[in-house]
Amino acid sequence: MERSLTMEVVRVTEAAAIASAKWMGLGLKEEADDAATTAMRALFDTIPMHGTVVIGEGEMDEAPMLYIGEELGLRNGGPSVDIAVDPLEGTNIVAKGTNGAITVLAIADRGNLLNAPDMYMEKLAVGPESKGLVDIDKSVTENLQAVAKAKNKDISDVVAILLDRPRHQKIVDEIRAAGARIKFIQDGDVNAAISTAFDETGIDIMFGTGGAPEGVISAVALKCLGGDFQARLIPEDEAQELRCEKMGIDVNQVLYLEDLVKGDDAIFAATAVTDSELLRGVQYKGEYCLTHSVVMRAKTGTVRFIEGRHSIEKKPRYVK
Ligand SMILES: O=P(O)(O)OC[C@H]1O[C@](O)(COP(=O)(O)O)[C@@H](O)[C@@H]1O
Repeated sequence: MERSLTMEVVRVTEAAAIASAKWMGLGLKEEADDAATTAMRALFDTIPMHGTVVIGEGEMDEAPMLYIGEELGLRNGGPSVDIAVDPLEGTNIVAKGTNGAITVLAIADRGNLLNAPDMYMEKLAVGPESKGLVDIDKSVTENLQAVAKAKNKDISDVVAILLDRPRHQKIVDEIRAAGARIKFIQDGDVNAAISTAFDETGIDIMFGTGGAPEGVISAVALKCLGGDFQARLIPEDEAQELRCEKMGIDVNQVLYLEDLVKGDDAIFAATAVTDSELLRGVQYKGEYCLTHSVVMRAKTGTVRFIEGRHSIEKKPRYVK
């Protein structure tokens, strides 16, 4: 992939964030998601590449755009890439006006992203210091101890982040018994996974089960950041089990970083819609609006934080 794609794709997440932020706090999650999807699609088609959506809004018959298999980009030359999108990660967050919603995408050379089906995935994410020391097959306590040792802190200072869901009660009990701390989130486990790799967030490890598509996107980010992400698909019925089988995935198999995103050429971009530990959300300032994004590339390990100031007068059509 060409390095210029790194800067191109951040325009896509910026546009999606600007569009969906218009719906912040209005209680309308579908509308916020549609706005992000429409803007993302329009901007993708300005980029000199030939992309195919491998993780998107659903199959063609259930999603009008950014569906799996949709082709994007100018398609007149340029690299052939796999695209994973979550136009609005945290639809409820935007509807409720709370923290942690992002617009997010990942791209990689064709064939390099796991085409994860829309089912649950058990996830474990850590930053670079703990890479190689945690193991999804080990107990929660052992992983917390490993992170404490890697970061040279007491286990009582280790902060785990996880979705606030009844299905996580066993993990919660074990974290409490180990004496570590929990930061619960209502939604948005891509943002949570990334936060483990940035010291300033104060978050050390992410546990729990969330969406598999979000897991692949998180894995790209952790690969760029030198962290680790391990996972396991959790099919809920026979149809989902069959889907895993068709993909050649044994449901007991651990999916390591290299299984989720192959090779070292992958790019991740996210723009905050609402505030989070890492990025400030979109702010409308009358004549202009501000965006805050992070974009990173696995091949070089470069991580860029980008503040955008977008004129509303000279606005691209997605600001309307
Ligand atoms: O709400 P569930 O079923 O526990 O699913 C968890 C998944 O939903 C999210 O919280 C938000 O997803 P949406 O943006 O599609 O609403 C993800 O971050 C997470 O992976």
